[in-house]
Amino acid sequence: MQAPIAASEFILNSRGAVYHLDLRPEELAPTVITVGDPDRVEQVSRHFDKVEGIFRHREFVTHTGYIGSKRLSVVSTGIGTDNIDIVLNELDALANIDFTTRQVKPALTRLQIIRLGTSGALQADIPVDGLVVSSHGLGLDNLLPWYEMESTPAETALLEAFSSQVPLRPGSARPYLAAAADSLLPHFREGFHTGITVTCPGFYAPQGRALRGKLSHPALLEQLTAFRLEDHHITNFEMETAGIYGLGRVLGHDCLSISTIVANRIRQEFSKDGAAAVQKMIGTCLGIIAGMNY
Ligand SMILES: O=P(O)(O)O[C@H]1O[C@H](CO)[C@@H](O)[C@H]1O
Ligand SMILES: O=c1cc[nH]c(=O)[nH]1
Repeated sequence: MQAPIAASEFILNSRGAVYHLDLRPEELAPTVITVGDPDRVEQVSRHFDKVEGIFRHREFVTHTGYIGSKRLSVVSTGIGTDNIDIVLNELDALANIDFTTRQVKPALTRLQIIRLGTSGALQADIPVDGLVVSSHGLGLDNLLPWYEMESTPAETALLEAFSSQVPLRPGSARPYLAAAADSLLPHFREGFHTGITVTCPGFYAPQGRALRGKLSHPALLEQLTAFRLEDHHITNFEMETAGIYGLGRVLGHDCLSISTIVANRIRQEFSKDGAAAVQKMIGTCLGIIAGMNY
């Protein structure tokens, strides 16, 4: 018989809800949209036909509701893969741990987890306000080395090519890579640029931005832009995708990341109305998600 998971490891609050997200299993839908900015949650749920629950704890805001007969939750993650560690583990617990017995359920549920975020483009031909869907997340943030993650031979080949084409300063990162869910990616082709998304442990030096702090890796942007393996290239930078894809692999969920490009780092441009572009992404993607027969 499976031992219950201890109170210090699987933490429930006085409402019987999971520690950071403050959600109970019945309050989460099987299709989950993640956004970084807590204010973006309402910008998504305003498209719902019905909102049945609103939950908030720290930066984690969740709205659960329906578009037609499709039940969806939208959850804010805040910034960075340290938060993704919390959100993905707690979403998985909501789906796959029995909150009464504290045991893993015998039949596991695969969630669909779709990030709608913002990002910086690394190719001159990806315009600001354009949309990128991440074929892969390549993490420079060091979250996934703390887990056992299996890679496919194709993922290993991409990672090896990355390590030889983008030599990092020793000790700065242990890159990892995971692909998007095959079940989700094909729905987001028309109108989307597709490529590898690099997930960074910061917005400034880890994305090659120098204000006053001197960069230890000044060639980063140039090397990422030039990376090629067969028809694979790096499209963009952000701060969550690889963590979502990697933990999705570890925990058995189907994940996809979509970004509105707010900065083009090669052309040195920033969107004049990023908020409008994000609104457009939300409308487009919800239309696709609502129509997906999943
Ligand atoms: O707009 P969101 O979804 O937060 O995504 C991007 O924006 C934040 C940085 O400004 C990081 O979280 C990055 O991944
Ligand atoms: O350049 C950018 C823009 C949005 N988010 C990022 O992480 N980087």
